[in-house]
Amino acid sequence: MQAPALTASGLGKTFTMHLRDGIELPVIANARFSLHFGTCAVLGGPSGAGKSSILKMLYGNYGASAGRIVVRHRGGDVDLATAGPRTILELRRETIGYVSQFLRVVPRVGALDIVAEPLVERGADHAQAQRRAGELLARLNLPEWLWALPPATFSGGEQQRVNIARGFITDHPILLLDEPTASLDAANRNVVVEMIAEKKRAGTALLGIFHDTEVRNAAADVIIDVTGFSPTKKAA
Ligand SMILES: Nc1ncnc2c1ncn2[C@@H]1O[C@H](COP(=O)(O)OP(=O)(O)OP(=O)(O)O)[C@@H](O)[C@H]1O
Repeated sequence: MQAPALTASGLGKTFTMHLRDGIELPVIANARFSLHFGTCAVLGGPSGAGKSSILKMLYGNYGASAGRIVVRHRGGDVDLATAGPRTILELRRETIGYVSQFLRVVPRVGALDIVAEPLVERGADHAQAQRRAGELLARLNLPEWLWALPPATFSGGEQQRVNIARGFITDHPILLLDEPTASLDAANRNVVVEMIAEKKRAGTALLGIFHDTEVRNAAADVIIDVTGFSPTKKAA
């Protein structure tokens, strides 16, 4: 069997509240799970259970307080939990993609260029990258007259679709999805579900947070229940 794309073990997160006399807030303890190529796993559990915190640790936005996050990278294994900033940037460039909930709007840059940028940054031909960006925006039903405009004034759902197109345009072997469908209507949610299925067929390992039950059921091959990683539970 193929080695997992990512394996977390003994993973923990404790926040230190510096503005509150350094109080420690343990959120995750002894989390263990693997992500496999060609499958989509979904983080489950109630609000505040730590789903976003796990996703942010896997992208290196939050440091891990304990444990390992072993990522298949350049044919070898890299522990993201102890990796330095250069390695984390390299992992993000080549191996781990991330679709956040909100678009980071760059002033004066049009939607089409925002979507094409990750391909251009990786050396793709500009016209080809724009063509691919246009295909994705059309698929996500973003009206063509918006493509040249900076998304600052777009609606929440329009911005989210630009963000999804930007996150899906590359071929990262691992793709993390933080509620990518939260502001979308049913038709566009279905488009995203199809896009996830295509990524799976292409062999990508996906991990997502989806509050929408229909999207979750359609996308998930496995649910990782984060309540099992609560610090109040004794480690099994
Ligand atoms: N940067 C931070 N500093 C301090 N506490 C934090 C920080 N980020 C998250 N937390 C705390 O960690 C706990 C888990 O938060 P997290 O956002 O990971 O939960 P979640 O399961 O994703 O919730 P939701 O479904 O509501 O988005 C919460 O109690 C939250 O207050």
